Formats: sequence, structure tokens, C-alpha cells
Amino acid sequence: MTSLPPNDITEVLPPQSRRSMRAASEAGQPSLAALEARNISAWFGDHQVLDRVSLTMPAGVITSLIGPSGCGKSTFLRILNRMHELVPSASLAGEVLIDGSDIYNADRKLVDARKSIGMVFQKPNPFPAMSIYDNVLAGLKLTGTRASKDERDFLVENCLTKAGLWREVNDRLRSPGGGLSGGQQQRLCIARSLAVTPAVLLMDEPCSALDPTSTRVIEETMLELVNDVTIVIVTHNMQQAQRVSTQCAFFLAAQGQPGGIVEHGDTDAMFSDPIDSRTYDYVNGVFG
Ligand SMILES: Nc1ncnc2c1ncn2[C@@H]1O[C@H](COP(=O)(O)OP(=O)(O)OP(=O)(O)O)[C@@H](O)[C@H]1O
Repeated sequence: MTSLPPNDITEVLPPQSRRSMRAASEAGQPSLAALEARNISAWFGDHQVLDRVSLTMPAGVITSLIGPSGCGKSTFLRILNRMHELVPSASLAGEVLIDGSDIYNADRKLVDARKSIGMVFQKPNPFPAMSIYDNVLAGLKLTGTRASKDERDFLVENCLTKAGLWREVNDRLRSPGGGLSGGQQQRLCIARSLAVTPAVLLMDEPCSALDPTSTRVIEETMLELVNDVTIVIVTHNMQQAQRVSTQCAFFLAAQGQPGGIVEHGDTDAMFSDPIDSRTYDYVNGVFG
């Protein structure tokens, strides 16, 4: 893991972008976007792990991806912001559209996809020696975005507030991110993702390393955030899927076969009255 020097968040965001960034935040205007996966297939070498998966993840909604271990949920999630291609043996087919525009289009830069589609991982991964303040701003550096001191201060407060962490850390912003509790570190990672104003936030089992109290706080944060950002979450926690998500997609891979979506739709319906008996068995803990 690399770490950026504390004062190395430099300041040259074009004034127009800065104004629009601030105006959007100040007005609380969501930059919401729908995400659509069309016929996604994925391979590691010659091992196919997903077969023609299509799913629409509507704007301003939390979508849960559920299913047993190894059926391709995380691979699907990583395809949604072009992380799958970081694995040397990995390949894929299909399209991922954000508000109708394919993130894999040859004209689009990788960094644009990462900026508009953020990711929070299973294990909180702040830069441990970097201050809380600079952790929030780390994405600006990576995406080549610059901002003045005032703008950085504003952004740090705004993102930590949205991530539900501001009140707990505003008196120690220069302390290392690694000194926070696991739940606080995860909210710091959420704040870091928000700093580049993504339209979509992908979360891969964001609470699996956390205690129940921290889990609840993250869930409340997600429910607040969804007014501003479309959320897609992978979770093994069926109660969590029911608590936070409006829609659910159930992934499954038969023995030796690539994974796919068995059923997707309204979360309440998926849990109370699923169409497919395999969905019924999974959400009722018959297998998993
Ligand atoms: N980097 C990799 N190299 C090779 N195979 C991989 C890699 N990552 C995942 N796989 C394989 O791809 C398949 C799908 O894995 P994936 O992690 O997407 O499933 P998952 O449903 O998210 O599982 P879990 O719920 O346990 O996280 C599995 O067979 C896994 O072994």
C-alpha cells in the first residue's frame, strides 16, 4: 500500500470544476446516475465465472447482490468500475452503461470510470499513517484534481459529515487514519470515496469486518447517502440486504458452471414471495 505525503494534495482544479463541485455539494444536489450491466461474461484465464449477466441498478436506489460464496458477485462488482481488468489473466464481455454511456468505450479514460463509480472494500483500507484530513482528499490526488485550502477544508467537512464521521473526528483531523476504530475507518473510506463526487458507490461486503453497532452506523450512512449516490452492495447478511436495499439480485453458480442471476427485483418480494425455489431456499438459509 502506498502512502501520500500529508501536504502533497495540490491545488489546481479548474475554477469552473471547483465551482460546480461546490455548488452541487452546497445545494445538496445529487449527481445520481443509473448503472446498467448488459450481458456481462467474465473469465480468469479460461475459467469462465460469469455468463451473460444483465442487471439495471436504478439511480438513487440501493441494490443488493446476494448469493453463495464463489458465484461471482465480487467479480461482477469489480467489472462495474473496471477493476476486473487489473487482474492479468482476467477478461470480460458485455457492456456497463452509466446513464447510457459505456464505461468500457475506447474513448473513455479508466480514471473517469473510477471517478464516477467509487468502491468501498470489505476490509477498511485507509492510508494508516496519513492524517484523517489527507485520507479524505487522497482520491483528488489520484484523479489529478486540485483544490484550494478553503475548498479542501470544505470538502473534508462535507464528506466526513456525509459519511457520518465528522462529529467524531473534527477535533483530530491531523491524527492518523490508522488510529480510528474499524467502523470509523470504514466511514473514513466512504468519505474518501465521496470526495471525488461519484455518481455510483460500489460496496463489497463493507460491514463484514465490523461489529453490529458499527454495522448499523454504516447502514444508516448508506440510507442517508442514497439520496446523493446510487449504491450497489455485495452482502452475505440477509438482514442487511432487507434493511438497506430497495432491490436485490440473487446470484448462483451451479457446480462447475459460471455464475448468473437467478432472480432480481423488489427486495421485499424477493424475501417474502420469490419466484424461483432456489431463491426461496437461499434467503431462508437452506443453503449458503
Ligand atoms: N483473481 C482471481 N483469479 C482467479 N480466479 C478468481 C479470482 N478472483 C475470483 N476468482 C474466481 O472467480 C469465481 C468468482 O469469485 P468471486 O469472488 O467473484 O465470487 P463471490 O460470489 O464474490 O464470492 P464470495 O461471496 O466468497 O466473496 C470463483 O470461482 C473464484 O475462485
